[in-house]
Formats: sequence, structure tokens, C-alpha cells
Amino acid sequence: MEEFAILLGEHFVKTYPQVTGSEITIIEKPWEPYRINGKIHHHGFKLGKGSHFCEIQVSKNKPTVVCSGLEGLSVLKTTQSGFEGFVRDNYTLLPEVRERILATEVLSVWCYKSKPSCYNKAFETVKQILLDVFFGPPDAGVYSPSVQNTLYLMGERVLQRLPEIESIKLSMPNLHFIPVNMPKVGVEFNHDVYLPTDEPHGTIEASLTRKNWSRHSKL
Ligand SMILES: O=c1[nH]c(=O)c2[nH]c(=O)[nH]c2[nH]1
Repeated sequence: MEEFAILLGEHFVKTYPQVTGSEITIIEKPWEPYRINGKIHHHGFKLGKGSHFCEIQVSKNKPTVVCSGLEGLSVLKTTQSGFEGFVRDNYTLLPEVRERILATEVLSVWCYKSKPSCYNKAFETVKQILLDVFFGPPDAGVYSPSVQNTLYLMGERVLQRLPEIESIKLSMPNLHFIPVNMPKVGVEFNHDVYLPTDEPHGTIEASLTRKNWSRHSKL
């Protein structure tokens, strides 16, 4: 997909003297073959979640910039999440918690400083890293003291593992599951009933770039 976007971008810049640069965005629709009892359906597909996209900038006199991304990846952990250690002042009402549900929809964009051996493989690796860091090991998981902390660690691990990536941005809304606690009508919260809400929520974001970065060097 990235290779095609670069080709398309170069086409406009090379073909038309009046064009100095072009920007191409492609978003993949993750259609997956449908399975019935483990058998792949002959012609049936369903739309999956977590789309791969790319944003390419081709210019007559500047190096090509290639960024890839992932959007719409919904994830949730039922435990091993809290929110603590944040700044408190006279206006802070929120109590710290060490036990809650953590749910979000990951949006991430990363930019390359050199060409990976395969853009699709790099995408799959980044996706896997983001999920692995978010969830932790299957049995024990990993404790998250905040979305901020987890999101930073997710981005950091991508930069550690993929030297061809120069920078990564992550945006993760904090989609609350509010404990239902109504003692006056005899319903006491016992880590059992939650109210899922989409609003209001904070959107937690981070942008991580390698030291001595070179504004997406030549590809
Ligand atoms: O992980 C969190 N980060 C926040 O910034 C925040 N704000 C909030 O109300 N709950 C949380 N949780």
C-alpha cells in the first residue's frame, strides 16, 4: 500500500511541471474471509477492526515522507489498571484508583526514516507490539497506573524494536466503564456491574521521536 502511494505521488510530481508536491492517503478496509466452524467461506467476507493506513508526501525538492498508521483498534482489560500518581491541587476531586476497567480505541501514526524490508510486515509488527505492551503477558497481564504511562511504553517499545521508524504518535481515548453503586436502592458495587459510557472522556495522546531526528530522512 505504501509503495503504491509513493508511486502515485511521484506520478503527479514527475508528470506535471506545475505540481511541486503531492500528498496521498490510503486507508485499507480490513475485509476478512468469513469462517464457519473453522472453514473459510468460499466468497463471504466480514469487515474486521483496526485499519492500516498510510500518509505519503512526495515533493520535487524534498525527501519523500512515508508515515503509516493504525486506526480503530478497540481494546479492553478488565483488571490490572488504575489511575494514580497524578498532580493534585485544590481543585482535584478525582480519587486515585488501583482497580478499574481500561478501554480505549487506539489510533497511531508512525513515520519512517528508512525503508523497511516490507511495509505490511512492519505494520503487523507495530500492531503486535502495541497490543502486547497494552495487555502484558496472557496470564498475569501488566499493571497500568494510567493510560498515559501505558501509551508511552507502547510507543517506546515500537521505537526500540523497529530502527527504521523515526517517530510515533498515539491517541487513546479513555473510554470509561463507571462502577454502578446505588446503596440507597440496595445495589452495592462489587466489581460486577459497570456502565459503559463514550462521553465524556479524555483523549490521551503522546508523540515520541528519536533523539537527533532528521525530519524523516530520505527513503
Ligand atoms: O489513565 C487515566 N488518565 C487520565 O488522564 C484520566 N483522567 C481521568 O479522569 N481518569 C483518567 N485515567
